[in-house]
Amino acid sequence: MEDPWQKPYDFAVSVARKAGAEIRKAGESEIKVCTKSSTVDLVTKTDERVEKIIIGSLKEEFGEGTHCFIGEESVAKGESCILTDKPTWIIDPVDGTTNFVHGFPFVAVSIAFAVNKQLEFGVIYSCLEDKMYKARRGKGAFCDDEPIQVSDVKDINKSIIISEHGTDRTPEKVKKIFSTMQKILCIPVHGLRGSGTAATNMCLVATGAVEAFFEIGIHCWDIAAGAVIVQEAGGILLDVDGGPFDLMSRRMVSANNDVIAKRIIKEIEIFPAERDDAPVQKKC
Ligand SMILES: O=P(O)(O)O[C@H]1[C@H](O)[C@@H](O)[C@H](O)[C@H](O)[C@@H]1O
Ligand SMILES: [Mg+2]
Repeated sequence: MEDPWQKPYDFAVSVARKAGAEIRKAGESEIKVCTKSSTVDLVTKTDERVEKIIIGSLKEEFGEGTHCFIGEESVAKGESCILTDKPTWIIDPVDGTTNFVHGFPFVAVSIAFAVNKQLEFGVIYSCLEDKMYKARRGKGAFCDDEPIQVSDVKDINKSIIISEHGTDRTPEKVKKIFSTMQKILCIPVHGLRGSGTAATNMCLVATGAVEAFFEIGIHCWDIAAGAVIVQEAGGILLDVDGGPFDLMSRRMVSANNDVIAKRIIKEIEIFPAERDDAPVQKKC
């Protein structure tokens, strides 16, 4: 039987590469910064332009009617963020916008594709490092066409864990984030890290450079592609309460195995984050 998703997968890789080249070029000129949900939730013209390029190319190739699109900047402008059974592209044009603005060298293009709400493939192009990560469900994970595999460490005392602070600086939330980090650091683990992009963090889990990455407050476009890549590299995804991973829940633990994941989960202080697919509240 013909493989229906090989063409979209190959196309996603080429679009991600093209998008990454645009980001690199834009980084050479002055970057004008605006803000979204908070004064530290940054967005630039490049985020918006690159998302238009990606979605425009996908629509041209696959037609507007049959495929749906969830893109970070389109959602910010009021488009729907509901995942249906239709073939759906989930896109973060610039994951690590703060890094991009500051010249911190981890910025990724993240493109995932889901059908019947199941993620079929994920492509992450870490464009400043020029590394192309990709995975298709059931077919393994790769970095620059070389197979990648999560680490086999089961001893939490020999692990490196990644997390991020996010863009919500409500003092109670920040307190919980730092309390969780303090507890994990004191297990003790070998180290705590953060690249500033969820997509790149998940690739670091997938290559075995770190054992786990967790965050509350991320969005589906930050982690959809990484979810396929981590799982295809042999890793697992869980909710921060140990339940099943839910793409729209804005919380996730990705890890090399369930021993590490469950040990981390013991220490996570959970705080609320509104779901990506929550009904939009009417503004008064
Ligand atoms: O907004 P972009 O696309 O740059 O992505 C986010 C990161 O991916 C998060 O891990 C990170 O914690 C931040 O929330 C950051 O905003
Ligand atoms: Mg992002």
